[in-house]
Amino acid sequence: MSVIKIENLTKDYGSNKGVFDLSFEVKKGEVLGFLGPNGAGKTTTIRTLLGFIKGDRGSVSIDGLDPFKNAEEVNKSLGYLPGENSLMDEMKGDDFIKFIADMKGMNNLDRADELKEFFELDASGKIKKMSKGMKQKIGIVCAFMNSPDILILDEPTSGLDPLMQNKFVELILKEKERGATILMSSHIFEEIEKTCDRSVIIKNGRLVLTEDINKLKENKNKNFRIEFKNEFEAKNFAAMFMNTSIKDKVVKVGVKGNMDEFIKKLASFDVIDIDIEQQSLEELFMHFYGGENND
Ligand SMILES: Nc1ncnc2c1ncn2[C@@H]1O[C@H](COP(=O)(O)OP(=O)(O)OP(=O)(O)O)[C@@H](O)[C@H]1O
Repeated sequence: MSVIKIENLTKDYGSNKGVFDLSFEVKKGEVLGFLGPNGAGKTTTIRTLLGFIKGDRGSVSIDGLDPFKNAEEVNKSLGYLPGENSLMDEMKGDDFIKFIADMKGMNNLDRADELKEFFELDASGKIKKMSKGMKQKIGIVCAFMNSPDILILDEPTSGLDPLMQNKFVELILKEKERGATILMSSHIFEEIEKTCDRSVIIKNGRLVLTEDINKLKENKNKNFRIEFKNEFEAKNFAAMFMNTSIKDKVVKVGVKGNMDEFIKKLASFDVIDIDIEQQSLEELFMHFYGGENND
């Protein structure tokens, strides 16, 4: 069952900017990574989903409701973290969290306290004196504190240091276990790889690829650098595979998918040393992200 649905959405800002005929969905309990280079149309899509702007054509729905017509109702079941977190600067962090909690009709702030502790956030000071990372943490607390069924997160780890980015991954995995449905835009491939079931890539406002993360992982090349006992062994081994390069006793070979055959063949040789380098998801995605040639 799809919880978030985008069908043939077009929001045309002119000069080929915006979102064009975009369709994808997020199923119940799924974590979907929404990727694309700067200006691809991620925030535009997300703002349409929140009912902040209306598409020119097509439709979006959350739990079967049109967010533009039912903004208040949709926002109740939703946790939203905006890309540009505009908090009320003059307020203290804790007062702001309380203010949002009141708006959500919450009277128990235990989960907010847990989240503050988890992200090592002291929100007692004025927001205007806080760093970008602290403000982002406040945004995260506000989005997650009522354990919503649906979370829409626009670049959630922007401004967080690597340690906190890892904590965020932990949080998403826990929320996924809880059964939350999550749409998350990100530029951090590792974060997508660790948390998402599927990814949707857009570019210039148009869908480029929808792919299962596990399938993407299977398609990754593993590059082996193997040093053999002597040149003779190296040559014999290299002759068994495509995509090899050989220098003295060292063979470099890229292997995709099933490792079994490769390992069994290698086992009959005298191996001195072996290094394995895994192609990153980023390298895979760069093909879609990259320059004009990939259009
Ligand atoms: N209100 C607007 N009026 C005109 N053009 C706009 C408006 N909002 C966005 N755009 C343009 O539409 C395109 C898509 O913008 P959007 O913010 O959705 O991209 P994004 O994928 O979120 O990018 P980023 O990763 O940089 O945040 C951009 O070229 C942007 O300049």
